[in-house]
Parts: sequence; C-alpha cells; structure tokens
Amino acid sequence: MEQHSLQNSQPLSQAEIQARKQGKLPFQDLDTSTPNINEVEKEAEHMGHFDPAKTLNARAAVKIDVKNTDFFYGSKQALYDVSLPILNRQVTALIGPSGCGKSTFLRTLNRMNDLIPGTKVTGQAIFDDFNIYEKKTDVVLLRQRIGMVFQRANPFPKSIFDNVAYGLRVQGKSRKVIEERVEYSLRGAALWEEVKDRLHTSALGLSGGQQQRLCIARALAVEPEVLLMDEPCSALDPIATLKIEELITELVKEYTIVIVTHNMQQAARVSHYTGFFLSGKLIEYAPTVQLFARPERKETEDYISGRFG
Ligand SMILES: Nc1ncnc2c1ncn2[C@@H]1O[C@H](COP(=O)(O)OP(=O)(O)OP(=O)(O)O)[C@@H](O)[C@H]1O
Repeated sequence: MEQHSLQNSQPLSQAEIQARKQGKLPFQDLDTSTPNINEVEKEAEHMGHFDPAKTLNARAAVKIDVKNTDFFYGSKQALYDVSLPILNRQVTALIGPSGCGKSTFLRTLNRMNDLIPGTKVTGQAIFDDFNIYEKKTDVVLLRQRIGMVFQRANPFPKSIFDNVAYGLRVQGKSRKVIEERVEYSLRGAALWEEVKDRLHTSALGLSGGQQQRLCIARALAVEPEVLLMDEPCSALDPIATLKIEELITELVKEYTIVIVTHNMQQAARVSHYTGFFLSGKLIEYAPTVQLFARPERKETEDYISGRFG
C-alpha cells in the first residue's frame, strides 16, 4: 500500500477556502485527495465516527498554561515568546512548516530537550501549581505525568507484555497490579484483542501500526494525565493512521493530548484546538474549525492554502 497517502498536507484551493468560509463545505470533506480512498473508507465503516467539533469544550480548564516561552539551542533561538493554553481533555494540534519549532515546543512540555546539551528555556509552563521549566522540577515524575509517543514506534526488544510492564516494574508495582495494568493499557490503546494470545512474543514482530499502539499502551501504563504525540502517524499507512486517529479521539475522553502533525487533514480530523507555528513563533491559536475556516492571520491562510510549507 502506498505510504503517506493521508500524510501529505493537501493544499486547499482558493475556491475551497472561500466555500469553507461561507460554510458551504463541511470541514470533514478535507480528504478528497486520498488515493486509497475506497480501502480506507471501507475500513473506516467499521470504526467509530469521530468528529472533534462535537466534543469541543470551550470551557475546558487549562491543563498546562504556557506563557512567554523562549527556547535556545546554544545561541540559536528556536522559540520566540510562545504563549498557549493547553486545555484539559482536548486535543491540541501543532502545525506549521518544517523547522518552525513544533517539536521543540512539544518537548519543552516534558523537558525532553534537557537531554540535549546547551539548551535553555525561559518563560513559564504552569502545570498544576508549578512551572515545568523550573530547575527543581522532578523530571522523572513529570515525564510520568506527561507521557510521550514519538514519530517512529520505538518498542524495546522485549515481549509485548514486558514493553507495557516496563515503567510499572521501575515503579516497583506488584505482579498483580502489573498484570491488571498491562491489560488495561493494551485495551486503552485498542491493541488488546490483537495481542492477547501472544503477549509473551517479541514486540518487534508487530506491524508498524501495532508497534505505535504498543508505544501508546506503554505510555498509558504509568497513568499519565497528558500525552504528547510527535507526528505519531508519519511512518504509518492510511489504515494504521486511521486507527491511531480514532484512538486519539477515544483517549481524549480521559487524557489531554498535544499532537504535532505535518498533516492538516489530520489536525482537522482529530483536534479541538490548533496552533500554527512559523519561524519559532506561534502565529495563531484557535479552535481548529475556526483556524481552518476563518484564519485571522494572512500567514495562516497562506499556509493552509498551500502557498508555502
Ligand atoms: N538538537 C538541535 N540542535 C540545534 N538546533 C536544533 C536541534 N533540533 C532542532 N533544531 C532547530 O530548531 C528549529 C526548530 O526545529 P523543530 O524540530 O522544533 O521544528 P519542527 O517544526 O518540529 O520541524 P519538523 O516539522 O521538520 O520536525 C529548526 O531550525 C531546527 O533546525
């Protein structure tokens, strides 16, 4: 199957933008260019229908309140004065052209950038009652509460069970708790039915899409509150992508999700709020439907209409 057929950001034509602005085109119609549309649609028939516009919560509490974030790789500044509320139990998508700082911003939220020498972050990201960026923040605990799923599935070369149990064992949980939690997490990641009879076989034998769901299960096992996803579907085929997207729309009932995506249709399908980044700056942040249908900034309109990026 051709890879990435759902991945590429298909520019909207001016006619489409106008139609959408006038409310003549439903937002979900963004996917007209998918080459394997029949196969994907057939698969999608068996899956739940998801429509983030229906679960948009304008009154959601702020889970992480990011204010005035600047970020530096050595002397190179990668983020400029970014302020953005991440709302509880909503999906926030971060979009923008390559190199605009989406992943850097995502990684500030659980201090993954700390692993890169010479980096510096200033500003605030208030999570509960503390600033994530403060030196005294316990990053191990932080990363347990704010889990992460990466672009490429990265299962450990261990069994399916051991992958999900890993963090629980580090926490010293009992065997009974581990068994319960592994099943719960695999169910949560919509993988249980596919792997329940082969839990003790290597995770490396799973398909790419299954491996990515396993990584989601591994993140869920330690009971995070927030899930950060850095282009989680970029290495997956359209059907595996749809499964992850549907999973995201299920997970958001319990978790707060921030997803970096190159794919505007994906942002439209799964997210409630979208932030558009350009050259390290947050240009626009709005409910997703609004940002795509009635962008306030010219840069946003140029990007979503495919004039650059
Ligand atoms: N480890 C690093 N050291 C130095 N500069 C970096 C590092 N990682 C990223 N950058 C730079 O920071 C800027 C933002 O990169 P980042 O990866 O956050 O962008 P992005 O929007 O996620 O890009 P992409 O969509 O291509 O993944 C870019 O100019 C990039 O070259």
